[in-house]
Amino acid sequence: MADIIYTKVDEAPELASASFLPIIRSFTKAAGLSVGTKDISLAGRILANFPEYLTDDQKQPDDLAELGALVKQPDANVIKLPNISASQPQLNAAIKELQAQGYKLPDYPYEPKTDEEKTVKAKYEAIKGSAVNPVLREGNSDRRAPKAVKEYAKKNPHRMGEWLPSSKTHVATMGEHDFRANEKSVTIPAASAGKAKIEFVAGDGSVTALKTGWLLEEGDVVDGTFMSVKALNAFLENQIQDAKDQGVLFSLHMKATMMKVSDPIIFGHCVKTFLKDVFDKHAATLAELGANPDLGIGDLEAKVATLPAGKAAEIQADIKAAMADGPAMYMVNSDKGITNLHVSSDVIIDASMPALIRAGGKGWGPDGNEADTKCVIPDSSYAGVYSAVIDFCRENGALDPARMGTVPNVGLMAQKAEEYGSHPQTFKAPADGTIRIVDASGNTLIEHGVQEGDIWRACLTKDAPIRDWVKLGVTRARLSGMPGIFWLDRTRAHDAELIKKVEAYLPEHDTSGLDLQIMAPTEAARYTTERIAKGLDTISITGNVLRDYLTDLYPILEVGTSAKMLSIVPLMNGGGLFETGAGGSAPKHVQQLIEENYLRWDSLGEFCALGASLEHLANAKDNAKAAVLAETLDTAVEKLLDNGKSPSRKVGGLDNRGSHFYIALYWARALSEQDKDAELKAHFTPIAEALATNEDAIVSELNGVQGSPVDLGGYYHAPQDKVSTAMRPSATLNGVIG
Ligand SMILES: NC(=O)C1=CN([C@@H]2O[C@H](COP(=O)(O)OP(=O)(O)OC[C@H]3O[C@@H](n4cnc5c(N)ncnc54)[C@H](OP(=O)(O)O)[C@@H]3O)[C@@H](O)[C@H]2O)C=CC1
Ligand SMILES: O=C(O)CCC(=O)C(=O)O
Ligand SMILES: [Mg+2]
Repeated sequence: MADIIYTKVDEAPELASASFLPIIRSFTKAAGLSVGTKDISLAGRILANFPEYLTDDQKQPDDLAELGALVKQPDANVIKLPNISASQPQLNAAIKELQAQGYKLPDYPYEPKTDEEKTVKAKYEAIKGSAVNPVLREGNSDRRAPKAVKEYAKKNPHRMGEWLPSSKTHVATMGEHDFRANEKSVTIPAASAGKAKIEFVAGDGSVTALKTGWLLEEGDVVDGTFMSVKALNAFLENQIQDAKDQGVLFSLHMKATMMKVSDPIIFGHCVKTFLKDVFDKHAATLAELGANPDLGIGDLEAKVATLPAGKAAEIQADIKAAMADGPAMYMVNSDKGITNLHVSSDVIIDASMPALIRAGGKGWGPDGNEADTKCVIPDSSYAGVYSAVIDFCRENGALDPARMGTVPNVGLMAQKAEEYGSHPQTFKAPADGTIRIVDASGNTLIEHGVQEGDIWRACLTKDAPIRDWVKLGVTRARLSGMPGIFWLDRTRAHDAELIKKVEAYLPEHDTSGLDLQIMAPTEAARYTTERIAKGLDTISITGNVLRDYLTDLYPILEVGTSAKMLSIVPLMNGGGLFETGAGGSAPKHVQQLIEENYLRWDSLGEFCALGASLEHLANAKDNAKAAVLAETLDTAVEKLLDNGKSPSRKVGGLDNRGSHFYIALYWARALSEQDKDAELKAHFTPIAEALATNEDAIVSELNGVQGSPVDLGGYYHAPQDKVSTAMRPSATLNGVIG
């Protein structure tokens, strides 16, 4: 096995890899280290799952399964770039592209009838949404802004929108009849351990098993809860009306990718409520078309366009009228008319809410102008965190990146902890009745009365990950000297169980002199935000959802983007998983590259992850050369930041490829200047010289291609040679690196 595994992903980070990976390979090879790759891209995962539809030379191994096994081994060292967590429309588009390339894959069967179709659907379901992270994250999460990045941001603060006391921007949440309100939680006693089941009991007493063989072990925390769709729809109706009355934009913030079962349904209710008149008036036609509101307005428009012209025009006019009649909508792309409700994966809460807060509480409206916005976050479990930060900014003005403190996160995430592992236990109630969790001995652990359509789910948080998370929290507090806050709410069912464990496990560690507190999320957000405004640092020690939210929220406010974060997953069995940044795969960056051959993706996250991976390798395998590579890369990153060689946003500047040239130059130079390893010094001295001498030529070769469109030959599965040609346009650089 290779010393380090680098992942092949999608979109912007994959384009960046085509340029950066050859540099990594060239540098590590000199130290006798090998870097392998594993394909976890959406297209790769589709191909790996359907060998029976492919010719022999089209087949590819199931790299995700291999990686999933690897992360449980002590010698795992994986650099994981962000991959697409596909929504249904993205999955469909990827299948279509692969079919057009000659892969005879089946379509996604919405209503499977035969056994074959049922198998196909089940396979595609497993590929959809956040299907990679839960498999690889066999450890908890340690995310923070590297010191050099934070210092750089303080010296070169990014632009922050102005927050005015008159801002009408606010969060709207249900607060009752939602997941937070209905939650029940138990810690599994020895007597309940074993294979549990989840059952639906109908009004007539008949019992249907929704899930069987669900293994619960002593000490695990199990929650059950549901969202009432009747209450949800009433809430959405009120909020749509209220946005109109207040004259603010209407926006909905969900995590339909990671919460791939529950959140598309909530999204669909919002689509249907917003276009209520259309769905009522054209119910029969839309049903015949197979229009599914969960797929968004984009899919609806595409389906309507297939109707005979007269009928299509009528419905299109009604959609337009319904949109005009409602409040102005928060837009994904106002030039192209893409609304918040077009595709459920376009507005993802962890990135969308911080971007809005960074912009002074403004969203983009249909007229292309910024405006105050109502942010609808139906479930109230975590909505208060955003309210607290918004209230703080309204009262105190925008935070100042030149002076603010930092908020690293220690996140409970191992073994599919909490909500993000709940998909296999999420169900739409088939009718009015009861849904219950029954333990191995037949005792009911949790039950809820539900109405048809209600969204019921159960989450599982294993004991060992909780214990490891508490330990990681203490370790980070000790190493950083910062106070640590456990964001847990004594009045919430799940959190109350977790608090018992935190209080039991903390005494296992030396916490003398540490400031560790437990606070409910809304209170913790207020406290932490007040502290950063004063330049003070605070570790957030949180569950899985808040880990996701906060590792975008604070970095986006502090350093402009979460792409610059160091994101380490110390694997529970001793290996290391090094994620890059916290943000995603930035689809709009690909658009820019295709249109004007300019990639503004910043690979700082990859640089940091590579440094951490090399450092881990140095320690785990006692490899001195890896240690030298890690130290010198660190120096190179500092230099890159100091000299302003990160990608800029627009054509004419240095882009992603240019920044890779500079990291190579500074890394080679640092290696040539160190004296710990004579071999590396000798090897890299002429390389540093060649790169320095040819700086002007290389930069002009790299920048010379900018400005005109580029054909990648595919979006989800672009041919490697085309991507490589596009991403490595400097023959001079390729010569030196090669
Ligand atoms: N760990 C993972 O595998 C993750 C995967 N995803 C997936 O990524 C996709 C897009 O998600 P989305 O929520 O839009 O989030 P993104 O982080 O992709 O996009 C939000 C914005 O963040 C900025 N950004 C992110 N990364 C970089 C970078 N390296 N360099 C420069 N700017 C960056 C860009 O802002 P600007 O244009 O203002 O510069 C970008 O438009 C989805 O498919 C999602 O599921 C998302 C999160 C994590
Ligand atoms: O797995 C995903 O879909 C997204 C993950 C994510 O946003 C995160 O971990 O920060
Ligand atoms: Mg995230």
